[in-house]
Amino acid sequence: YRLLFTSVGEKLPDFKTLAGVVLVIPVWQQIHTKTFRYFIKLNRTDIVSVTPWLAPVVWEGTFQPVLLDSIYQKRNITVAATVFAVGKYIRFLKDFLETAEQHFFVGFKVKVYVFTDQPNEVPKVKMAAGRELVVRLVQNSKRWQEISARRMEIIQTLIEEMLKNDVDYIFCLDVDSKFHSRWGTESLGELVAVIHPGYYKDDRSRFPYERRPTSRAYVAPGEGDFYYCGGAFGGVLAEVHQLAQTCHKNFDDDAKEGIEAAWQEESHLNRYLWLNKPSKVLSPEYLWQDFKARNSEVRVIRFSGVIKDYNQIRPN
Ligand SMILES: CC(=O)N[C@H]1[C@@H](OP(=O)(O)OP(=O)(O)OC[C@H]2O[C@@H](n3ccc(=O)[nH]c3=O)[C@H](O)[C@@H]2O)O[C@H](CO)[C@H](O)[C@@H]1O
Ligand SMILES: [Mn+2]
Repeated sequence: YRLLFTSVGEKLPDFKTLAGVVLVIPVWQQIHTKTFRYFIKLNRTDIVSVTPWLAPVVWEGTFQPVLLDSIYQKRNITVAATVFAVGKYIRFLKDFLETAEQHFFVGFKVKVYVFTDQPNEVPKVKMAAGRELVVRLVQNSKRWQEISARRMEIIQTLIEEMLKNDVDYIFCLDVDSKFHSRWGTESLGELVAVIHPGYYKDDRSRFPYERRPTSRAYVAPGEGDFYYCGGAFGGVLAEVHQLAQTCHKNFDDDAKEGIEAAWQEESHLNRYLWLNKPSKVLSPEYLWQDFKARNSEVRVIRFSGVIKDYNQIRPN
């Protein structure tokens, strides 16, 4: 027999080289203090795991999932997710919902709000106990930009309605994506945004912010922290409500002056998050893109946009 002590974050030896049966016994309780100190030392150095305003940047290896889950289990939280499946985007819904069952807040109370113009086409996905699917009708539109941007207004209204019931956190997600790995309590915070996988290594001068000062989404040269995704953001209801309301209003006020920001509500989101710093930032593990080759610092892909033929699925 060989007795082996290892610490959190330390790689276990290749078991194939050890003869006999291997038993892995967690001894977290007994060696907590020692492990914790060690964990800090062993924390990842190949990525930035905290922002200059001291918000965590969540990467695999920077958190303890079991520990985090136990904290939030005690609080008996409910997490809502919104997803829009309008027009031909309804085809993405089945995979989205099925993979969410496997990876999104497993073991917690979850309410998925589906907004669609075709309620009868919503796939019947089996939901685990404590998880619920709510289908809401929305109008289609001739322009994909409008479908995408109008989400902010609908999210705003939904939150106003939800404040009366027991939802604690909300995430607003793109439908043309799938979960591949855990997305759980490590992502919870007051205001949460995801770093766009296309720009996380770039200097901010290259970020595709709205650059026309006449737009309310304008970000000046030399401003901006990260380029965040429009396809995933969240937080507590009050914070996400403030964000959705502001982005919706600024988008509409721009429209009245004949301006549409470069990336619609994503541009407004980026402006908002420059002025209102997120309390937690999620790494591109939380919204990768299937067409992108995986980089070595991305140890886990949790949620990723599928490859799609824009001409096939968009109305314009
Ligand atoms: C991964 C990511 O960050 N994606 C963002 C990006 O482009 P994307 O190319 O990912 O945008 P997209 O075509 O996926 O549209 C965004 C979302 O709007 C919904 N939809 C859109 C068109 C349609 O006909 N039916 C429909 O239901 C659907 O939920 C879709 O996921 O920039 C957009 C700017 O406008 C949005 O900010 C997206 O969130
Ligand atoms: Mn998308």
